Amino acid sequence: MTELLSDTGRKTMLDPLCKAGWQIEADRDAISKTYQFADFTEAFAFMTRAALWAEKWNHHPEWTNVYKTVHVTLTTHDVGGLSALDAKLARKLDQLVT
Ligand SMILES: C[C@H](O)[C@H](O)[C@H]1CNC2=NC(N)=NC(=O)C2=N1
Repeated sequence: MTELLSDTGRKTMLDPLCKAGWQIEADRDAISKTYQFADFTEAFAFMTRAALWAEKWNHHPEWTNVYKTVHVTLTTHDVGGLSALDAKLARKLDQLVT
């Protein structure tokens, strides 16, 4: 069962992500990060790999792509805020670019 992150969960899961460049949104319970790639092909390849994980975990990013930039926002719509699934997907996205 997906649930909102507890205060402890926020500390343990979000702190490392913030150190890795994720930001906590000011106006909603969500995290976001902007990835820059060498070109459009690299950006779209990242999105393709990410999409497969999103489908596998049934947890989908809000994202935009402009040329070689991909901006990703993660939140859990079913619970109206951040859950462990967002942290899990954020870690996976970071793995995909390293
Ligand atoms: C019905 C389906 O399981 C839900 O709508 C899933 C799909 N993908 C999702 N993605 C995200 N980011 N949050 C959700 O709550 C969510 N829920």
